Amino acid sequence: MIAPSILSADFANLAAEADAVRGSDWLHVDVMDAHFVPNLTLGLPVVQSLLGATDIPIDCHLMIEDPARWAPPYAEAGAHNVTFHAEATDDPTAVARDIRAAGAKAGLSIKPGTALDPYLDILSSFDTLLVMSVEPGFGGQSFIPDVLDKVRTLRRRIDTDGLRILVEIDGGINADTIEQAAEAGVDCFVAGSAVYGADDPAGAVSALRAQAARARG
Ligand SMILES: O=C(CO)[C@H](O)[C@H](O)COP(=O)(O)O
Repeated sequence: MIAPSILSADFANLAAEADAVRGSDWLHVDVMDAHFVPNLTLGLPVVQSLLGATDIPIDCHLMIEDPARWAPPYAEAGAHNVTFHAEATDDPTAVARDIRAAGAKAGLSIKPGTALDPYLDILSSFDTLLVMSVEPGFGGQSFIPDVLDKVRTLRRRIDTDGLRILVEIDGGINADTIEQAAEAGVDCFVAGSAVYGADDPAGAVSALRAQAARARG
């Protein structure tokens, strides 16, 4: 699965930018609050407008403080996935429960320096586990290959226990990096600059998906 990140799109033309990646599995929307991360992007009103402007399922990535308070409204609005950060809450299972109760899939994200181990025994609380492969905050950064050890561990645990969780990766995914991520066991690839920086964004999505599928075998 490929999820283009609108962080690299033209914010003045978001409906057209969503249309430019038709055929994508999800549309990844980075919500940043200038507190949890040092950048500020968009919030619920923009997500509500986007939901009315595209049929692509919206994959909300909340890089914000206090997800217990702010995450459920994104689910109520109709987002397909609402992902929040493990580092932003002491009770990730409660946040996930509230997101699911509000009608969306629940995702947990971890920064590159955050250990996976504390979350391995609560994986069934989530529908996606998003492994950040850059420090969250900005698009166009270089992929951090060390995070693939966490992806391999996740993949093993999910397959061994028969869990229904998607492994998502976000940051620095492009034609040079997607194969190693796919080989490690990623299911869903977020790509911002590699898609919206291409002359043909929809074509870039198809090419990345084909490359990942070949690598997964
Ligand atoms: O969450 C993000 C940054 O915090 C973005 O989704 C991510 O960086 C995508 O951009 P690119 O593919 O250009 O790295």
